[in-house]
Amino acid sequence: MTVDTKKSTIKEQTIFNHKGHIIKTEDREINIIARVEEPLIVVLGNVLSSEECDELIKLSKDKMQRSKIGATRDINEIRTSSSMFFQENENEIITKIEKRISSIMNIPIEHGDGIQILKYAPSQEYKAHFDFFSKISNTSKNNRISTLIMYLNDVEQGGETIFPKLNFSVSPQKGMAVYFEYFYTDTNVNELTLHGGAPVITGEKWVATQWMRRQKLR
Ligand SMILES: O=C(O)CCC(=O)C(=O)O
Ligand SMILES: [Fe+2]
Repeated sequence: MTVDTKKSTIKEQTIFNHKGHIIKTEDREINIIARVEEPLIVVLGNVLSSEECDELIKLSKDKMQRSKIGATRDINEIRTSSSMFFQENENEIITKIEKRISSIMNIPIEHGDGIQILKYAPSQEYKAHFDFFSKISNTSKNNRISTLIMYLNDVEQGGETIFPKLNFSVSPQKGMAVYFEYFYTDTNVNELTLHGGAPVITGEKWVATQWMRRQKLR
């Protein structure tokens, strides 16, 4: 008798629908550098120009506050960085970048929480977490389904985005990004997207994060 120990080989449908090496958006060609298939994690190059990265940092610099997480919005040791949100269409550059993000993520921008800017100083980190909300939380009714983390500067040392369950890490490089999604029917696959920002050792780390929800928010 033969026993089929092979796990199901049927891959689940993904939101990200781009094939090949390049994503052609309205105003920029994005490079697909590397991918993990399930859960889908894609490393992207040429997402933002150097000037756009500098401009995002400049526009957010004076608005950064110690990051708050969770329903109680308490200051929490899980995330020690500072942060701020841009409103949708807040200014010309945000509108332009939001259009590009929407084509990369293959979801209308109305599904997005506003772009969030995070700044980490040396020793600051974002401990391993999920970007989706737990089932018991009210926010999970319109839960997050995908994330794009864009790196706004080169970090001298440390600050990798780490996926501990996959033994996978992404080095922050100015203008590049990492995309991942957690909209799978198999919750075990979603849970493999556990990730965090490793402590910055030297220099600063600036990122812009776009989270998308299952339904429109606006
Ligand atoms: O800073 C990083 O590399 C991770 C950021 C992150 O996990 C998030 O913004 O949800
Ligand atoms: Fe995250």
